[in-house]
Amino acid sequence: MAGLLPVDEALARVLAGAEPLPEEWIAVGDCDGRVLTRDLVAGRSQPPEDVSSMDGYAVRAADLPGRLAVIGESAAGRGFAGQMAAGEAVRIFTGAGVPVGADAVVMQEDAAREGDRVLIAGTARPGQFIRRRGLDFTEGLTGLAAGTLMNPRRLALAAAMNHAIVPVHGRPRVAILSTGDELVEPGTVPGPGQIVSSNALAIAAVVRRAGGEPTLLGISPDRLDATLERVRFARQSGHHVLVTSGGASVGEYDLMRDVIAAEGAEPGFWKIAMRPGKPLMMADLGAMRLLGLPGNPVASFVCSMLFLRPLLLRLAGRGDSAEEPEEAVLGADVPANDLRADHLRASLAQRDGRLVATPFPVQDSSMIRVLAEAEALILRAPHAPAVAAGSPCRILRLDR
Ligand SMILES: Nc1nc2c(c(=O)[nH]1)N[C@H]1C(S)=C(S)[C@@H](COP(=O)(O)OP(=O)(O)OC[C@H]3O[C@@H](n4cnc5c(N)ncnc54)[C@H](O)[C@@H]3O)O[C@H]1N2
Ligand code: MOO
Repeated sequence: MAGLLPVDEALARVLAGAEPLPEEWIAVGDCDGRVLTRDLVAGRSQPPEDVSSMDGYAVRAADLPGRLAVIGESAAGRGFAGQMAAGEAVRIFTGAGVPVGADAVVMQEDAAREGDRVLIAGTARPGQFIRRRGLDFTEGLTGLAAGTLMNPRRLALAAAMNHAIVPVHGRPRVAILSTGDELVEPGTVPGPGQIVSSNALAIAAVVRRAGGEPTLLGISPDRLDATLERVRFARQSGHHVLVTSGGASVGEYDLMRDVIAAEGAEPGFWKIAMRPGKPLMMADLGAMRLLGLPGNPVASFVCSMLFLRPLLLRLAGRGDSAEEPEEAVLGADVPANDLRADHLRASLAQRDGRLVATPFPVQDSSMIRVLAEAEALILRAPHAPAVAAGSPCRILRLDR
């Protein structure tokens, strides 16, 4: 089996020329999972003035203990307009501006209201229960740097800094096509020999998690004209990536190489030294990158994680979140490997402070149930020798 491309080389070709997508401005509420293209600077200070952190009374610490005249009220967004003099207090609420002249806040639990007076029996430390202007952030501060991956917490900060729209890298648009006469959609009644299509839905979920936007193109029969029609639709509708599943191997009905040729392109590669996933192929159809994944469900999923996901992270501007393998120890003996880099589905456990990866006994690339149970892939290099349980190994976690 000469001519199988090493996994690293295949990944390099999949990523070649892929750059973060151009900037677009979107509503701040929609930016979870996006990557900022510019620094976000605070448009205001927070809090915008000294404010109380408690419900109670604004006082002058020097007046305490004492009985003070309550001369007004300061509520959040409706501050006290006047000035506070010696012997005076202002009723105040959490988040409200501290009146001019006050230097501390006393919690209402420590005060006894007596009509228009308040009796405070204890003392107060100057500055007590006051949040200073700009405690959280000051105007002009770079609160979020270009390149930041937004999450719900950072989204809140962007909004608080008063950004209604934010600049982010575009989202990769990914068309997904299942091919195969035998396939039917979930929820239908399969005829004799038919298979419920699951690959495309799994790929779409991988796409979303990597920051992309999937378009499900449905199922194409094993006919060149029908498949080409959908591939052309994906190109014309401006998708950055087309992922196909099935039809990648050498059988009579395996059409993907014909599709690439009919589009006037050449495969950037076909056949990788890996298991599962050997018949993976790639081609550039104009501006759209095609990844032709094998139909076997485990091969399709593993190739999505190893090739599609890094491509999408790169396009979405998340390329620096590189997914390096982790160290673990084997929970079972593993036989010598052949020329294809193996990706063994494994369960994970912590034992004696060590991460233990145990491969499932049956590794057939059709087995979706084992894939669903697996937490990681054990990475086995081509021609790796047999190793015993307890030996070190490298793993890639599957839940990302
Ligand atoms: N003579 C050879 N035969 C095969 C080779 C080879 O090198 N020489 N490679 C094998 C390997 S490795 C793989 S992987 C498969 C990949 O084949 P295809 O990409 O052509 O996939 P299909 O034949 O279309 O389907 C394979 C299998 O997967 C099921 N399938 C397909 N699509 C879906 C879907 N959307 N959801 C769920 N299941 C799906 C399909 O029903 C088949 O059972 O080729 C080997 N053969
Ligand atoms: O990719 Mo195939 O699943 O290696 O069997």
